[in-house]
Amino acid sequence: MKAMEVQHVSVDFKKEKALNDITITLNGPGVYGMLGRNGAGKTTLLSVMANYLFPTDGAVYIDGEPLFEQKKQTSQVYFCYPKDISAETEKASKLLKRMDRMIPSFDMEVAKKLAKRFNLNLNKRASSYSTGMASMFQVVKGIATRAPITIFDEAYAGMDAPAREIFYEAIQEEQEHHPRLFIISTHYISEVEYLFDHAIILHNGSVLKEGSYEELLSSGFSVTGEASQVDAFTKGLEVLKEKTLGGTKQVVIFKEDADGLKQEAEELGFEIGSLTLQDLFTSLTKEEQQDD
Ligand SMILES: Nc1ncnc2c1ncn2[C@@H]1O[C@H](COP(=O)(O)OP(=O)(O)OP(=O)(O)O)[C@@H](O)[C@H]1O
Repeated sequence: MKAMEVQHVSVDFKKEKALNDITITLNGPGVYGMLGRNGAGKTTLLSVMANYLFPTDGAVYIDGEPLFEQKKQTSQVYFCYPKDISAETEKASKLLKRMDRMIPSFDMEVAKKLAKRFNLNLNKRASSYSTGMASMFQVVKGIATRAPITIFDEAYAGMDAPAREIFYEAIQEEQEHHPRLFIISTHYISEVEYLFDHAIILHNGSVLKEGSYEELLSSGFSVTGEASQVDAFTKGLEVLKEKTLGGTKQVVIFKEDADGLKQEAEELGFEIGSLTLQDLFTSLTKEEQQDD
């Protein structure tokens, strides 16, 4: 299965450094969440990974071969992003037929079935689609290409909640029957995090944190209890977030390998809660910003 190595990738836009020495390895099959606040560098990094943008420094390799040198590698990656299709005068079905001819792994039946689930009329001109429908069309193409590495950059743009749910289900079904490497950037972390096997958190053009979903969630937990007791327990620990209501306090603690500490908190009678990726992401990126 495909492995993508991003090695020392930096991207400068004139004076601005959008990416700063990124080194990560993504192993397929699996679903990777690419997370970051606005302007963190997600689209820039995904564009480099898809060979749409040449990095200022560094390189990307697929199974050890440079992405930009090997022409055959280019077709192994499909990049799905909110594309402006307002100038497309052809019917959506015709555009899909063209993809079917050009991309060997493209599966027209999959495209038709997914379009049907979205209630997306393929006999319409693509230019007549609403914003959400245009996103559905992009998602249909991305899923149906069956490219070994499929990248969705904010694919949900404008899609309503039921449509996003259909997209998430389609990813799960594909992983079950045709597993591959999916990379998904999203701001809807809480609704999609259950799909992730791994997550990469970008911040100001650098990797702030990355790891398997379980690893990331095991790096913290929340304790709730009587405020002074919670304060005594969390003294000296890295606190991500706290909330006080009357005499009760809830504190989210960040700690690598938190199992021992969690057990201690349980023994002390605190109510324990698990960390969510959304929690971790919000707390880490908020804290970083305050430090700036
Ligand atoms: N074509 C460009 N020219 C100049 N600067 C750019 C260009 N594209 C991106 N940038 C800058 O690079 C940085 C990263 O942008 P990028 O679009 O990768 O962020 P993002 O994480 O995808 O953000 P968002 O969540 O808002 O889509 C930002 O500071 C942005 O202003």
